Amino acid sequence: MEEPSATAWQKVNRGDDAVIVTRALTKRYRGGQLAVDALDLTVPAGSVFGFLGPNGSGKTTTIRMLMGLIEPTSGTARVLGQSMPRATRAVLPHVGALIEGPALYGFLSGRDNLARYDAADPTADPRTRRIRVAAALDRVGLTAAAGKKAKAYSLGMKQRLGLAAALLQPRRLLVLDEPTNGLDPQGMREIRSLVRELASDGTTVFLSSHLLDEIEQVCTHAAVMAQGRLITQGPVAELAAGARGLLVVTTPDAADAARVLKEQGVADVVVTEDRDRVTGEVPEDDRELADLNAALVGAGVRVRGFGIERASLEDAFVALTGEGFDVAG
Ligand SMILES: Nc1ncnc2c1ncn2[C@@H]1O[C@H](COP(=O)(O)OP(=O)(O)OP(=O)(O)O)[C@@H](O)[C@H]1O
Repeated sequence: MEEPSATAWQKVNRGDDAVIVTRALTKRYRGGQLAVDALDLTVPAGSVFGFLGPNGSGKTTTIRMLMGLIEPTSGTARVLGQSMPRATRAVLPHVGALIEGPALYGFLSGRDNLARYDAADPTADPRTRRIRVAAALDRVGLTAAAGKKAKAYSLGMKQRLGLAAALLQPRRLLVLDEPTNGLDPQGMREIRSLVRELASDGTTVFLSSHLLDEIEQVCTHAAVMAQGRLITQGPVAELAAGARGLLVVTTPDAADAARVLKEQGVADVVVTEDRDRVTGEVPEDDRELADLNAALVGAGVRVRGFGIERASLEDAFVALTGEGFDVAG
C-alpha cells in the first residue's frame, strides 16, 4: 500500500531530501575561539538558502567545513548525502563554489582563466572544454569581454567570472560566500538575478550574506546565525511571519493616541518623529484590535489609519536576538 504523505514530510524533517545536513557541527580554532557552536542546519533540495549573519558570526567557518577545507572540532556535516570531509573528493565535483573571491590570473583573458580552471579539474572532459567555457561565459553575460585580460575587469565582472568557473560543469549545489560583497548596486543586481536564474533550473543554491534585504530578495529559505549559534531557520516567509509586525496608527492627534494605547495595555508605544504616527506592539488577540480602534475613536482621536505593518526578516532578527542588524553593508 502507498505510504501516506506524512512520510514525505518526515523525510524532509529528518533531512533525507536535504542537500546539506549538519548535526551539532562545532569548530573551535586553535586560539580557543569558538567560531561555530553545535550547528544543526538542514538545506532542502531545490532551495535558495540564505545563510545570514553579521560579520564574525561563523558563516565562512561553516562553509569551509562543508567544503571539506577544514575539519570540524566535533559534530557531523553531510553534503549531497555524504560525510565531509571524508567524501570531499567524491562530493566536490558536484558542487560549484565561489568562496572568498575567485582566484584569477590577471594577465590571462577571462576565457583563458576559465580554460585553466577547467584543466585543473580532473573530472572535466578536455574535449568539451571550449564549448563549456563559452557556455559559462554566455551564462554570466561575459561573452563580449571574454578576450579582455582579467585585471581589466571590474569587481562585478570578476565575481561573474568566478560564478562562470563554478558553472563549467552541471552542478547539484552552488555554494556562494558573500557573492555580492564589495559590489556596487548594479553589480549586486546582476549577481542576484543570476542566482535566481540558476535556482530556477533546480540547482540548490547556498549563499551567505550579511545583508538582510539580499536574503529577502533572492532566498526561499534562510538560517540566521549570531556568534556561532543558529538562531532560527526555515522558509523566509515563515521566518518573517514569526515576528508579529507592528501596530501603526496614523493620526494628527498622536500624543492622545499614544496615551490611549498605553491605557489599553499596548506595549512599546512610540510616537514617530514627524508626530503623525504612533506605533506599538501588536496585541495577541484579533478582538483586542477592534477594541483598541474603538477606544481611540471613543477618546476623540482622529484615526486616519489603523493597521498592522508586515514584519520583515529584519524585525524577526531583532526580535530573536535582541540586537540590531548591520544592514549598511
Ligand atoms: N583561522 C582562524 N583562527 C582563529 N579564529 C578564526 C579563524 N577564522 C575565523 N576566526 C574567528 O571565528 C569567528 C567566526 O569567523 P567567520 O569568518 O567564520 O565569520 P563570518 O560570519 O564568515 O564573518 P565574515 O563575514 O567577517 O567572514 C570570528 O570570531 C573570527 O575571528
